[in-house]
This record gives sequence, structure tokens and C-alpha cells, in this order.
Amino acid sequence: MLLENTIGAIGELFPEPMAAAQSRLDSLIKPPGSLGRLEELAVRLAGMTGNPRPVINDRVIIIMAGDHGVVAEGVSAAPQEITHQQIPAFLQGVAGIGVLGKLAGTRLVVVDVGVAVPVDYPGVLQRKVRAGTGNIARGPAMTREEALQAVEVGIQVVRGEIDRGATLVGLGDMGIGNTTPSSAIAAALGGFAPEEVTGRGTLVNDEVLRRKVAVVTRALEVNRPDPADGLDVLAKVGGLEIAGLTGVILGAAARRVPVVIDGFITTAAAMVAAALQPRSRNFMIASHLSGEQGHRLMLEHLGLVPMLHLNMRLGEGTGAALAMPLVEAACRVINEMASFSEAGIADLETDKLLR
Ligand SMILES: O=C(O)c1ccc[n+]([C@@H]2O[C@H](COP(=O)([O-])O)[C@@H](O)[C@H]2O)c1
Ligand SMILES: Cc1cc2nc[nH]c2cc1C
Repeated sequence: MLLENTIGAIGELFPEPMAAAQSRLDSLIKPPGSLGRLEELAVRLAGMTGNPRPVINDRVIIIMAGDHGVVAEGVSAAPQEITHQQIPAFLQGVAGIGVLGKLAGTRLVVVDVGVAVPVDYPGVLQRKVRAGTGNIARGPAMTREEALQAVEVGIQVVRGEIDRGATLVGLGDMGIGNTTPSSAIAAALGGFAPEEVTGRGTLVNDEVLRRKVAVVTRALEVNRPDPADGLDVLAKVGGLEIAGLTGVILGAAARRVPVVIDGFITTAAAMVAAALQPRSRNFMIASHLSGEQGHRLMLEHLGLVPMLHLNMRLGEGTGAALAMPLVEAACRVINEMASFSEAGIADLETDKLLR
């Protein structure tokens, strides 16, 4: 029921606060639209939150961690232990997200939803649904019930964070091997050919890349995921952390809290969320274009335009962290800039404006 109720609670953007935000932006001391996509973002934030002057203060990045049976096919350059070994580094602030998250002024929440070994490091939220997925090249990643449970973990975690005051939620992932299921999800839900959406992940060589494409192709043949059923795709060719992230998106959208998508893996979760509830896209903000092959196609499929082009492909929520100050910037502009009349500055000549 939690998933069903959450999906049912996700609404459209509110048009009135969007119109009010647009007219406020047009009244500010600048040529119309001169703050470009920051202005578009401010208008969308008004539609999401219902506040014509949206405010972002407390922010959180939720990192979901899980392991993948498909690593047995030799699809990653990294050993599986790195999934759990990175977790203390996240919490000590010395991993990529530790450093960039601090810069962005965000809290980090690290959730074990499916790591292969016990993770008893202090500070980790223990929500393991199972210890790693099955090998998608040979069978389903998990049962439908397990996929549902992992999605509901995400919904519950994000609800807790919103209750604690979060006004902006970012997504992060950790899971050696997880670019392979993400490619399978992208192919299944986006109708893309496996080679269009399969890339080098942790930087695998040409031979491994060819094997990854073959593994993604085989995962789709063996499991036959139903593209009309997001939960079926998630259970058959997805991952536990991807399922948890799907829940975070849906849970945030249901509470009208904007969600900052990170890279390739979190965008696969976003595709599942959009398959389950297309209106969830209203609440998604694309932080960056990952260096991973196929990410552009996935974002286009979702109708999202990334803010940053830094050729990053680390995951962990690092792109989401970098974009958070830009989301705050959009709010600051609409709240703190003066209008022509407030500043006593001569207004523009409307008959000469290109409208
Ligand atoms: O976020 C991205 O765009 C991204 C692209 C490639 C790799 N990653 C990270 O690298 C790991 C997966 O890579 P791989 O090669 O093991 O599938 C996983 O922990 C991800 O967080 C992340
Ligand atoms: C070291 C390392 C850190 C990561 N963070 C996210 N994915 C990762 C993969 C590796 C290999």
C-alpha cells in the first residue's frame, strides 16, 4: 500500500505560483530572462513547492548502497568489496561525496539496502532487503516482493528526512557492477539498443565493454522485462540500491520536495520512477551529464536537461552535490534581487523588448 499511496499522491506542478514566479522574475533589475536556466529552475521550483518565492535551506543526499550478482560475469574493473569499503569513507568525509557534499552544505545519509556483506559501521542506516542481487545474465535480480520492499525503504528514508526538515533531496549510489543493470533498465524502458546505453563504468577496456553489451543483451533475453511494468523491470534487471533510489524519488515527489538526480545509475532509478508515475518527472532536477555512454539518451527520454557538463562519472551523489548550490542560487535570485520599482531604477522600454 505504501508504494501505491505514494504514487497516487504525486501531482502536477502548480500553475499559479509558477506564473507569479515568472512575473516576479520579469520585474527584477535585469533584462528579461537574462539569468537563463536559473530563471526556468526558479519557476519550476515554484510549481513544485507551491511557493512563488521558493526557499531551499536544509538539504540532504541519500546514498543507497547495494551489490550485484552480475559482477560474476566480469563486467567491472573494480572488486565487489569496494562497495562496502567505500561506506566508512563516505561517513568520514574523505570520499568524493564527503568533500563535495561538505562544500554544498548537505547532510549525507548512507543506506545499506543490499550490500553483499554485513555493514555495521556506525552511522549507516541498516535496511538490507537481501545481500546482493542475483546475476541478471542468468535470471532475475530479485523477486517482485524484494523490489517492492527496497522501493519502500527509499520512500520511508526520504519521508524521515523531509520530516526532519529537508527541503531539497539529492540522490547518490554505491554499488560495484551497477552500471550494467542501469544499462539494462535504460534499454528496457527507453527502447534503446544495449550498445547505445552501455559504457565503461569504472573504466573497463574494450574487451570488457563488448562483454558488458553482451551481458545486457542476455539479461534482457533471459528475463524479458515488461516495459509497461516498472516494478517488473526493476525486479528482473535492476538492483537493490536502484530500487531504493526509485523510492526516494517517489517519496520526495509525493511530498512536493525537489529531487536532484545524479549520474547514470540514479537516472536509471529516475526512469523506473517515471515508468511507475510519469508525474514524478515534475519534481526531478538533472544535475549533470555523466561521462557514461548513454546518459544523454536517458535524460532526453525523461525530458530533463542537465545543468553541468563536467565529464564526471563517479556516482555517490557527487554531481547532485555540485548542483545543489545552483538550485539555491535560483531561489536566492527570486527572493533577494530587487525589482525595478523597489530599486527606483528606470524600467525597460517595453515596446522595444523582444517578447
Ligand atoms: O554516476 C555515474 O554516472 C557513474 C558512472 C560510472 C560509474 N559509477 C560508479 O562506479 C560504480 C559502478 O561502475 P561499474 O563499472 O562497477 O559498473 C558504482 O559504484 C557507481 O557509483 C557512476
Ligand atoms: C574507488 C571507487 C569509488 C567509487 N565510488 C562510487 N563508485 C566507485 C567505484 C570505485 C572503484
